[in-house]
Amino acid sequence: MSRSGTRPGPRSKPKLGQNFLIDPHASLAIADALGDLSQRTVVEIGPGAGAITELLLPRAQRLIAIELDRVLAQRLTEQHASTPSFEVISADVLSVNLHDLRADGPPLLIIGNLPYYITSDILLHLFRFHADVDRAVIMVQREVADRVAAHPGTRDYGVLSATAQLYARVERILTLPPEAFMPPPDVHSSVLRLTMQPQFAALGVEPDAFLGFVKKAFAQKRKTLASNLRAAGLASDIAQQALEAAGIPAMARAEELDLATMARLWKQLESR
Ligand SMILES: C[S@@+](CC[C@H](N)C(=O)[O-])C[C@H]1O[C@@H](n2cnc3c(N)ncnc32)[C@H](O)[C@@H]1O
Repeated sequence: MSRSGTRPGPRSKPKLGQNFLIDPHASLAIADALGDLSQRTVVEIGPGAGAITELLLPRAQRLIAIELDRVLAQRLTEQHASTPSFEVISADVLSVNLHDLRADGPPLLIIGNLPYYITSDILLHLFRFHADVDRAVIMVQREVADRVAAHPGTRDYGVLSATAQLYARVERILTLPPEAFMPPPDVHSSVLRLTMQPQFAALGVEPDAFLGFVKKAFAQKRKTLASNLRAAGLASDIAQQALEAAGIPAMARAEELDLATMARLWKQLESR
């Protein structure tokens, strides 16, 4: 904490999810998890006081940091004014067009200890720009990481897992206790690496329509898939026939279905 760039400063705005990383080993492990940056444009979401930024600066060909807090953005800009490969965008990450940031270069590498209050929105934003992103290393609340990485047939498998796994290969990198941050959050945190590998072409589905169907299938997790489909307006006999044709037991729940089986069911219903 002695270098100015890694000092969070006296204040933190809880509303902006400002829990600053103070464990230097964790910062290093997160930066390392992004791989070789030497020929790449890296986008850091929420650099804050720069705990991860400082490690990325000497490694990345170009580093763009997106920070909503104007004071922190200004501070980072001033600290690194003489580094031409570094740029700070003072904005809400959800309003930033990642395709424009990529320009003519290879797909972006994304990194960030995310503000937890908009984790899902940020994930959806990254998936929306999946063609412009190569991989992302992100810190999220541990329970969210459990859901993103969950396998079908487990309690945590749901819409978030299906969505993430439709777009990316998901790996868990590490988990940190609250004490790794200042101020400490109420929860543990986990780092995920998402390598974009969209599955929708191989599955033969249109992603938005398919994910709309997945949401309906998971609408009430404790109910059977057939019951959720009926609640979504599907006639009982049609739901039953489609399940049977897709080789799915009548009493199955959505969480038991892997993406390929869910896609089979969707195509059965679409072809009617
Ligand atoms: C959990 S802190 C991480 C800070 C720093 N990267 C670290 O590890 O110490 C989240 C950061 O995201 C910023 N932030 C919050 N909402 C944001 C948004 N919508 N767009 C961009 N940055 C945001 C916060 O101001 C804060 O600096």
